[in-house]
Amino acid sequence: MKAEKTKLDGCFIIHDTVFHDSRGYFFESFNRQKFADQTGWDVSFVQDNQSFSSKGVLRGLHFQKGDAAQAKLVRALTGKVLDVAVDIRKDSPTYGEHVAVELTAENGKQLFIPRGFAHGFVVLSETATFFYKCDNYYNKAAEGGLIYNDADINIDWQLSSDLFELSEKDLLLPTLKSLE
Ligand SMILES: Cc1cn([C@H]2C[C@H](O)[C@@H](COP(=O)(O)OP(=O)(O)O[C@H]3O[C@@H](C)C(=O)[C@@H](O)[C@H]3O)O2)c(=O)[nH]c1=O
Repeated sequence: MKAEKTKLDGCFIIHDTVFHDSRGYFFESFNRQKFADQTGWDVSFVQDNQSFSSKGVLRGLHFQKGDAAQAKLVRALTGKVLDVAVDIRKDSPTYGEHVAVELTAENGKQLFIPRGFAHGFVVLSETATFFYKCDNYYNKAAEGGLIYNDADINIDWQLSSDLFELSEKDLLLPTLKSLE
């Protein structure tokens, strides 16, 4: 694997080393030791999640508050998504900035999002299966979020907004400014 730095400290694009042969392929989708060596993060994942969505479905921007915060390692198992991580670490020089990465089954890229970030994605293909590891358990009481079209964050979701489909909960999320 190779960890590629992003402009946001601690947030990495992960490229797996894939072994192809006549049978197909093999790769390590996560190796704690190699991950720690490359990123400096010794992450102990405790929960895996999978979701399936159609084109235009936008899930986010989500985080869990306080001690319930989650680091995530995310990938698309099928289809294509635009994945977005927003730095909401108050003491960070890149507070309020985001990275957006296309994750597809073909490019195999994963995005590592440390605690202290809001996360979301939109599906750009007809359907997509999204898979991610979390280093802290789901805690409904600690759920937090930001509205996907926050003008200050200014995310280009690469899709016409009339195609977006969001949960009722996500349509009611606040702006980053209103949380300050
Ligand atoms: C996230 C989550 C949801 N659920 C339940 C609650 C609810 O009934 C149903 C759907 O939940 P949601 O609408 O919150 O699912 P979703 O909008 O897909 O939420 C996810 O979005 C992406 C962007 C993330 O980063 C994740 O951390 C998570 O917040 O699944 C769990 O049981 N465990 C979990 O870990």
